Formats: sequence, C-alpha cells, structure tokens
Amino acid sequence: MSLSHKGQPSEQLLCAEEGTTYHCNQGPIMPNYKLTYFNLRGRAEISRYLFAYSGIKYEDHRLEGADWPKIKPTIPFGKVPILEVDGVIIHQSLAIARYLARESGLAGQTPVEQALADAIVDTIDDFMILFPWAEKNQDVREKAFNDILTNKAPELLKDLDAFLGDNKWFVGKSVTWADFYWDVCSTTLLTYKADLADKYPRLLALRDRVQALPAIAAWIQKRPKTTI
Ligand SMILES: N[C@@H](CCC(=O)N[C@@H](CS)C(=O)NCC(=O)O)C(=O)O
Repeated sequence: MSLSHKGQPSEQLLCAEEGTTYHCNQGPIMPNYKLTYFNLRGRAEISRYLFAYSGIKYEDHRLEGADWPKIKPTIPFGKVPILEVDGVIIHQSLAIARYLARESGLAGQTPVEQALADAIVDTIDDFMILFPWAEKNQDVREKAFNDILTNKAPELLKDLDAFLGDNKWFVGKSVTWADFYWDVCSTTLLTYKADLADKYPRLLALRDRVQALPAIAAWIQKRPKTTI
C-alpha cells in the first residue's frame, strides 16, 4: 500500500481542505525531498527504508568520495547524510529518519510508543557508534571490530531479544522505524560476523519480517550493492 501524508492511505484523502493544496485523491502535495549521502547503506539506509515503505518520492543523491573535500565545506555541520526538504537542510541521520517516520506513520502510534521506538533506535545506535568506522589502520580496525562483536554485542542482543519477547514488532502492534533500524544495522553487523545473532532466533525472525514487507523487499532487490 502506498501511504501518503502521515501514513494515511492516499485514497482516504479527499480533494479539498482549506489552506492546503491537494491533488485529487492523492493527499497534499509532497515536499521535494533530496537525500544526500555516500554510495553506502550506512547512516542513510534507515531513511531510504522509510522512503521505500511510504512510497514517498525522493532523490537518492550519492556522492563520489573524491568530490567530498570540495562538498564538505558547503554542507552545514560538514557531515552527511542530509535531507533537503523543499531546500531546507536537515542534518543528523536519526533526526532525518525520525522526521520521515512521523511523516509516514512509522514513529509509533502513541507518545509512549514513539518514545519506546526512539529508545530502541538510540540503543542500537549507541552500539553502532562504538565501531571505529573511519580507522585507516587495518590491524587496529580489525582488532576493535572483533572485540566489539565478540565481547560487547552479546549484551545488546540479549537485551533486544528480551525487549522484543514473543511480539511481532519491537513496539506496539505494527512495524515502526525501530524494526527498520534493527534490520539495517544488523545487516551490516552480520557482514562482519555471520553467526552474530544465531542464539537469538526471534531477532533473526524480526529481520525476516522486515525484509518480507513488499516495499522493503523491492528496495533491497533494487538498491545499489555496497559493502556497508
Ligand atoms: N551523528 C551523525 C554522524 C554523521 C557522520 O559522521 N557522517 C559521516 C559519514 S557516516 C561523514 O559525513 N563523514 C565525512 C566527514 O566527517 O568528513 C549522523 O548520524 O548523521
């Protein structure tokens, strides 16, 4: 199903509402979205999932590494991803994704659900930022990655598994961006340690459920193939 504004099915939005420009039966005119990042899944992939699931059109702008030194000074705060919304630049990957989750009805159904979804995302992110992603020395990098995957990951996985329990999704009765973030991040972690989550079949099954959502399955099939 293609969702329009705030996750409402587009056919439910009628032609006219005071003060808002509508396309007949298509909801409000969507802003112009441009997501800029490198040609990686990395910190932009959660937003690409949200765009894919909601069916909201956007430009998936992928920078060449060689062009980055020239582009960096032109970007507020000098980091990517950024999302341009009708020319307004939003930085920080999770601020971008949280905005898109709210726009597409995937942030959680109540304020408490939204806080819980945020908390799961932040918990996973706290773990992801332990890795020295920019380390150039291969030995140092490999040692640090192995240490984190072997010694620190089990605690995170145990806690995520306990939080999920036998529920279908991390929060509430429907999929949220927290489930997407788990899938996106664990996909990267599993490239470094394939058996990482073998002791947690419920967390692996959650990955399968996310990846089986038709719009996500289609995106995974079509996205550029990159290592991370
Ligand atoms: N907390 C920020 C981190 C942004 C960040 O460090 N981006 C990296 C790529 S993953 C970057 O722009 N690196 C290039 C640089 O710092 O020059 C976010 O989540 O967006």
